[in-house]
Amino acid sequence: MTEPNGQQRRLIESTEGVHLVDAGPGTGKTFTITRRYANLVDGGDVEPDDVLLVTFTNNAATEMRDRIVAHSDYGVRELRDAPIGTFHGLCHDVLLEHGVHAPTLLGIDDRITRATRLVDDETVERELFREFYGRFADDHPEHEPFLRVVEEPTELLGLVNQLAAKGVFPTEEGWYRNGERHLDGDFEAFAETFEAGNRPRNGGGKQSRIRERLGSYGRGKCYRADAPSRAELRGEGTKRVPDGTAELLFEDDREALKSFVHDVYRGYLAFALRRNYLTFGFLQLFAFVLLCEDHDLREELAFEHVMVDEFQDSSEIQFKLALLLAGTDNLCVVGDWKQSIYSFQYAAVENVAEFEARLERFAAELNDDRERVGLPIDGVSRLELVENYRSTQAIIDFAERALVTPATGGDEVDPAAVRDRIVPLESNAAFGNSRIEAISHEDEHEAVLAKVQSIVGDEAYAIERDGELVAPGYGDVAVLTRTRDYGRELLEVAREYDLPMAYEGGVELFRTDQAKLLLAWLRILESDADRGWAVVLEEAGYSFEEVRHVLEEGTYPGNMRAFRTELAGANGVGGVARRVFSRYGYDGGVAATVLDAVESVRAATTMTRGDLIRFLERGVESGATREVSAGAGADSVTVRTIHATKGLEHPIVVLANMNANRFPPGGGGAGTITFEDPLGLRARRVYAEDHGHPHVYHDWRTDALRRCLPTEYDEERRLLYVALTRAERHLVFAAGGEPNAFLEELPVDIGTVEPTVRRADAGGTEQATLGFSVPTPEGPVGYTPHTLMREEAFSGTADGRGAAYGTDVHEFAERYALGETDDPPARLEPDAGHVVDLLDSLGGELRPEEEIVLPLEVDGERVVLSGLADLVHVRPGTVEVVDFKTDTTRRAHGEYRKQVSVYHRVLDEWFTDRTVDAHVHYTYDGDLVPVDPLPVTDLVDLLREEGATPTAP
Ligand SMILES: Nc1ncnc2c1ncn2[C@@H]1O[C@H](COP(=O)(O)OP(=O)(O)OP(=O)(O)O)[C@@H](O)[C@H]1O
Repeated sequence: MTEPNGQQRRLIESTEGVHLVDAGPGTGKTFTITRRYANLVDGGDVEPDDVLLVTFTNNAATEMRDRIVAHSDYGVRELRDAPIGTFHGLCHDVLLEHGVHAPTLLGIDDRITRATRLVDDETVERELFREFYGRFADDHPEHEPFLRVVEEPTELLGLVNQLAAKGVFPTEEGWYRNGERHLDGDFEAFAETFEAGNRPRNGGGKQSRIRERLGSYGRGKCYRADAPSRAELRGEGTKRVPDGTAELLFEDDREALKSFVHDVYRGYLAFALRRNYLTFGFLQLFAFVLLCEDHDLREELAFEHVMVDEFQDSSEIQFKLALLLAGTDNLCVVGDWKQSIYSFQYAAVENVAEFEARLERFAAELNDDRERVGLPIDGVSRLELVENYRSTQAIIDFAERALVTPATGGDEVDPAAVRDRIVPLESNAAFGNSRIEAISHEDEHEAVLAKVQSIVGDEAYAIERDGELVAPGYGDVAVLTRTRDYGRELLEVAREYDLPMAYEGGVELFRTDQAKLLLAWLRILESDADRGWAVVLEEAGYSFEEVRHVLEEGTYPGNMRAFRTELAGANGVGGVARRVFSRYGYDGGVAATVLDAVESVRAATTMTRGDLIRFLERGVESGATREVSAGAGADSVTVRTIHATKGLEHPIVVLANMNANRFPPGGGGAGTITFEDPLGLRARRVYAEDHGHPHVYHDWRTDALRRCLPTEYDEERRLLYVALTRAERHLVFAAGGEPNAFLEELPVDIGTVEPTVRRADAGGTEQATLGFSVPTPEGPVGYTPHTLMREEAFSGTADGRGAAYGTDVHEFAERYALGETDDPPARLEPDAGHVVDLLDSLGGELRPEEEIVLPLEVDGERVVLSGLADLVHVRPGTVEVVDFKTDTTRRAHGEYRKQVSVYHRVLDEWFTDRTVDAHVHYTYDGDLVPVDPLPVTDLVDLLREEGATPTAP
């Protein structure tokens, strides 16, 4: 059994007081904190209910629980309800148990109940926010100047979540406790940074960094009339910008902006509660307010011991929640500032890096009107863990250099200041045979794969297995990348060569073929058909010219038209998606995830099919991601993003995509309304009527202010550090034609490699395939009546009027039959007029879009034909089925006969006491043509014929 080392043991045994463990990767932080928990509860005085143990993902929480069970006297069942979990889970429990009226503490008259759902999906939340914002904009004309400058509403959702994670909430009249102070920014802190940046450089010979950066002030920008000129701002004949510039830039009247953000934030909170849902951010918000305001409850809930793992991932409000929940002097947080890479999820690296200062500040803030936090703020003990159980010393030392390496040409790092904060690690690896190499080639994907192939089986890259050095296999190699798209591309190239590789982590779901084809078919069903047909035809192998021809002529292939009709009859959008995926043979994890995304967003919001199309389009634009994991085979290379690889380890790491503008990623501008320390809330654009006409101007102050703060690449360096410290033994960097600054600066020679990938022998390795299936109900094989028809018969039958036209006529017919409309639209003439004539002439009951199901047996196999009959007309002695066709010719009548025969057959069974007739109504000329139904045996024969492929039931 693994025994703790001396330092680990100290932490395990120091059960009283405030402890901060800021320790490096692979030093056994999680190992130690779980042993500490076991030690506490096994001692006899402390019960599991007295100890709060928090981490950040459900997986991590489960793993901690398992580790504790393995090393304590408690079993799985006894720990089942113990408070071991995530901040979100904890807040959820607190609110459900005690938080019914929590919203009233912010003056919102709504309740949190068991029926309040948790919306934890980003795409769903964004859609809900859009819905809210549309209404908000209509109801708040007083905010017009801001409504006009915000181009993308969901940027405000990001802002709301960011403020919530900081503990800034709107009350009825203003902001909760001292929240407004954050919005106003911190002039002192800004002035300090400003001063530092405004010192002339080179002993006074070179202008200050700020003056230099203000050189591009105003370039390509349009400011309001009162903006100072570049020369005024920078001062002339000087090496530093004039005194007073910091105040001039910082001070601004932001009351209207704050009021806008306040109303959006508060409006959205109320909207969410009214719609009976909460987000992760709002869970924490209400739990925090509840614990701040209800002193008895706080005391009742507080724990004797609070422990937090991965503390570098905590946000400001999570730190404060931990303080509010610590009922005694015992708090233990464990983390690594160097691995803080989740600022986009509001993690605050300062929580670890400046733990003592933050503890003091937060406790003072929370205690300003009464004592809420009783922890001793001056008795923090810092513990170190320096023994690294993962990597060789060469890898550890190399990774530390990453933390002081400039990320771009102009990036400045202060190595001494950074090194001061690094606790050096000692490797306890038994073998020290590390190779650290770099390659670069224009054909980067092939180069990476060729390199991987050369590594596999090569003794020079030996790894340790069961205490011995052995040549590596594919499963020992992980390719890590900064951006997602690279991983997907690499996987595609690997497939071409049958190289065993699996991608793990989030994919840009809406940019996958599955999502694109679904979007195309939805467009075909909706009005914007051409864009849909183009994708579908292209996918089917039509050339560009052919696609253009088909679109112009409206001569869509019969099988596609038939499929379209089938989709029109599908049950909801889930039904459409299932049929589309089934048609293209998509049964993997991606299809299942698209289906799930679409269904969950439909379930949560009030969406029409048109809204859903726009939702998918926005998904394509934004590159929203979802987890889709394809289990790696027993011996395949894994590809992951750096973010997804946190906490994991691999014998050999290939860090790919080390390219300029990829790592760090280029571009990516901030939103129109931003919040950041120390500037507070700022708008980048203003709407005003200057220079004689209304216009959206750039805000000169915000532009200038942003140039005064250095661009931060610290988190990019930490990402690099996380990537490198995943490697146990060997490290290979790979770049394309233009390596990034990191690779240029790090002490490793960039070699070349022949990008020739060998085709792997397929039998040699076990590669897992995507083992998912689209859920479909069990049952017999399903067909539509269209599968009985020959496609060729349809070409040219509609005289170029297109499938969309046909659908519209059908929809009109249905609505007219239901009495939902009276007027035939002019654009559907002459067809709609003929439909009206026919329907008006019928005296009985009209049943449009009647669902028809015909079970059959074909060669012993159960088969079902199902579809929608356009119209069933029921009278006392007779029943008539009518199918509308917009064809201008009768060429396809023989084919339609097959379809209508199916309907006839079913109705004949339903209405045994009446005569059943069948007709096709050619709406173009109003011709009602009788159909002589085929016998069932003919239908069975047709099904047996070649080419009839089943559709999803
Ligand atoms: N005292 C020890 N003796 C042997 N192995 C140990 C010891 N402490 C930790 N380990 C091993 O070191 C590895 C890393 O441990 P753990 O996952 O707890 O590290 P960590 O510090 O949380 O890492 P990271 O910060 O990278 O997530 C594990 O495989 C663990 O079993």
